[in-house]
Amino acid sequence: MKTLIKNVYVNQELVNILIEDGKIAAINNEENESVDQVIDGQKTTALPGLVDVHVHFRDPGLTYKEDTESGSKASAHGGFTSVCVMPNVKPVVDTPHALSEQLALNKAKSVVHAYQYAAISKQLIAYKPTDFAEMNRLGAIAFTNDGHGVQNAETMYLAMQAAKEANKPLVAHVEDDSLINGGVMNESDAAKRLGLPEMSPLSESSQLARDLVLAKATGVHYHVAHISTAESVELVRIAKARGINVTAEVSPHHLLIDDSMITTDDPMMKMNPPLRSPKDRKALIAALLDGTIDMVATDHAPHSEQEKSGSMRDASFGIVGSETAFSLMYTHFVKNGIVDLNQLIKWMSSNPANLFHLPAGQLQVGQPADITLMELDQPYQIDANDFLSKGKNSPFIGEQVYGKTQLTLVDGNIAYQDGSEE
Ligand SMILES: NC(=O)N[C@@H](CC(=O)O)C(=O)O
Ligand SMILES: [Zn+2]
Ligand SMILES: [Zn+2]
Repeated sequence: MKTLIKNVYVNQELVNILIEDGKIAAINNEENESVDQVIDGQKTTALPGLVDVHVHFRDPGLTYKEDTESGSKASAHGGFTSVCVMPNVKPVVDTPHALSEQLALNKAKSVVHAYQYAAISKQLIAYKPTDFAEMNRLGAIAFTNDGHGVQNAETMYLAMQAAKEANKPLVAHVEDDSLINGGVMNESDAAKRLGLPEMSPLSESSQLARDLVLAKATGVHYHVAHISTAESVELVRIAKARGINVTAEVSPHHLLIDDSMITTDDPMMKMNPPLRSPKDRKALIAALLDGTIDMVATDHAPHSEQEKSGSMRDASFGIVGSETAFSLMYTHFVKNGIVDLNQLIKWMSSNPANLFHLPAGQLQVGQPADITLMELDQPYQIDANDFLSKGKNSPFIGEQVYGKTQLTLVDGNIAYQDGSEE
């Protein structure tokens, strides 16, 4: 099977991309190939398929929120071709058996490459680490208890040793429960004004400090999920300078909104970690720009309409992000002139691919034809009706942005095409 994508920009040059048997066969100006399929790129920009190391597909067990098909279609709509799926489903992916089932489900239902996390401990909360060796053998991409911090130092220490042995990242949702106090918002004037229970940012940084000590001792690749505070990035900066094998991701919402923008009791502004202070947000941006933070990941966390209505007190934590991440990042960082498109591609494709050892992140001959065509010049409004995710829980609805996915190819096959949504 041969496909020719005509008329697309790669590094600001108008070219054609020839795809043969799911791989990129040529990037040049030639047209005289006898191909099975021609796609007119209409002078959009071709990017290496984006990579998201943090998504919640809710399948099995919570499919009223999302399922593998809808979640992966949402990823493809957002320009992602490879994603890493979190294990906090029902049943939790905490045994080799559950992992095998999950891998089969991903393979059968996902329209993008869906890699699978395994849990660090049973039910994401037990003390004893899971069977890292066997789950590594089966194909777990990394290990995490996302949704829960690992409360016990010994659990984390043993888990890091096991992850090091497996040569897989240990991914941490850093949150010390003893500093949460039932909070639904960051400690802030806004929370006080709204009379909502507050959680301390120290919950994140204090546990992170512990983990960095353990990461140093074990030599594991320790990856911080959804980093959110100024003190956390300072700790990562120091750890990196000392040669500790640590990486970090930040989500678009923590870069773009903060607790000073929470003016009403709005469940769409509730997520974990919570939106932090303007000072934290500035520190996250600086850390992303100086390389302390390695990548952007969405933490796509779909919930039902009912779960995201009413007061922040009772709503579920989390917002969707797959279908808005690239546009938001492109608009606020590239269109605004802070970085160039190549830097954004590093944050959203090559860095996550390289650091998680995924075969992705390069738009080059010989690589898998995981390609995203983006229309970068026409503004559009974020509209929940356009989401392919079952979750419509986004605080960015109505925002005008640039960077609309025209086409997403995974191994040369169409995973998303503008105008073809159901
Ligand atoms: N981010 C969230 O607010 N929620 C996530 C869990 C998590 O990422 O910690 C979820 O599973 O809904
Ligand atoms: Zn988390
Ligand atoms: Zn998460």
